[in-house]
Amino acid sequence: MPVSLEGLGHRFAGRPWLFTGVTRKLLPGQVYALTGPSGSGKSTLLGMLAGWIEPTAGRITRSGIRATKWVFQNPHGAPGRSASDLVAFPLLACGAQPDDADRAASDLLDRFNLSSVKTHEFRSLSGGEAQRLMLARAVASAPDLLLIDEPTAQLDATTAATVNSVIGELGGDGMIVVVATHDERTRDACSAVIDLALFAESPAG
Ligand SMILES: Nc1ncnc2c1ncn2[C@@H]1O[C@H](COP(=O)(O)OP(=O)(O)OP(=O)(O)O)[C@@H](O)[C@H]1O
Repeated sequence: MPVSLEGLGHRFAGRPWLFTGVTRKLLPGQVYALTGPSGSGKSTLLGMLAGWIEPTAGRITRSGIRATKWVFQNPHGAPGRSASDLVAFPLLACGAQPDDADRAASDLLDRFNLSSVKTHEFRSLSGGEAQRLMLARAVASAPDLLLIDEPTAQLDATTAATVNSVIGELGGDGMIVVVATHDERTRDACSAVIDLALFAESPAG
């Protein structure tokens, strides 16, 4: 079920090439750090992986990808809902019985180091807790492809470390995970790197 990037390049109308010649196979169970300077096209490439943006050059093949989830840099959720509810919802939406959904949500919250805040309202969570909850919720819906955009951008170094430690373990779920990041520690937590700085030159001609 690989996602295949073949000679991928992109430029917005009237703008220079952001990147060219990105060729890579993305494999289930791997967590890819997508790095590069600000403006190098990390969010744009995430948008292509999600199928929202057509590449100007090359192509993406997404064989076997039925469900894609995107975790944004600003955690969002119904402020008065508990952490447990927010993780159980996607499970219920997939048809789980309420007891099963609660049990699975509880297990996921344990795994994402959120045991102590299961009953807490979303609005009362710290930044790191809220971001880990977004990751737990995304995993609950069992996507084939998980896209994460700058997960530690809003966090101090200590809090970011708690998020990086769970990101490093996402590969165990058999998803393809791609994490756009400026944070070296997030990059180091991933199992592979795609550095757009290496693909910044314009194509010949
Ligand atoms: N729809 C668009 N039309 C024109 N230009 C765009 C569009 N979307 C993004 N850009 C430009 O493309 C460049 C790459 O943007 P992108 O957000 O992909 O970079 P990035 O590497 O994610 O940046 P950052 O690290 O700052 O978030 C930027 O110069 C941006 O202004």
